[in-house]
Amino acid sequence: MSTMSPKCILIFSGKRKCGKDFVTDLLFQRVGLENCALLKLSGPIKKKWAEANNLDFAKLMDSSEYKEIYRAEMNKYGEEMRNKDYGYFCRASIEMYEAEKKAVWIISDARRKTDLKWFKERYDGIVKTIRVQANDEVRKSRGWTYTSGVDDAETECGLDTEETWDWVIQNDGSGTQLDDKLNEIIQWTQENLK
Ligand SMILES: Nc1ncnc2c1ncn2[C@@H]1O[C@H](COP(=O)(O)OP(=O)(O)OP(=O)(O)O)[C@@H](O)[C@H]1O
Repeated sequence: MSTMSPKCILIFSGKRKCGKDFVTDLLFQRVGLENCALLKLSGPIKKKWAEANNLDFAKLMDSSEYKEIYRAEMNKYGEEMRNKDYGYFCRASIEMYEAEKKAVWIISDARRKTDLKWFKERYDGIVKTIRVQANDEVRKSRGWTYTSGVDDAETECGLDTEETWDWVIQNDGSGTQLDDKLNEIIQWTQENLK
């Protein structure tokens, strides 16, 4: 398939164990794999880290405990690179996930205001931002424990003061809120694809 310009870009953010991967995986399946690329800005960070340290890349990418051992160091590397060039991982993830073959891009893990800025600057008018939230008790039940140096770092808190989310999803695992919001997002996406 040839390359194309994206028609919708959906950027997700949220704290550890709020369910970013769960929510974006659902959306990815519902929008349809043929239309959609699911990008993780952490993908190129983890790939490089796995290669340099002989680690299991797939295990760094899943929701297991494995990545927690390396999280602080990976975050440090990610922050250093972003400070030099805030678009570095945005460009690297577009390439890594071959996003230019697809019309809809879902980015599951924005962490900084500059992650949003980079996409908004380049793809004006087709970017929507979504914050996923879960209360701390629910996050704990999913395996989260507060870790100093991780939970108080820029990677976790950089978007706490962002106020202009297009959607906020409360993903506490109950009720129909998640489905309702996903349906609104899918509706916007389908309108842009026409
Ligand atoms: N609405 C939900 N219903 C059931 N299980 C959920 C829901 N949301 C998340 N989970 C589960 O909670 C766990 C953590 O979710 P997930 O990996 O998506 O979080 P995350 O925000 O991506 O975490 P991290 O920042 O650590 O990557 C997973 O096992 C996932 O399946």
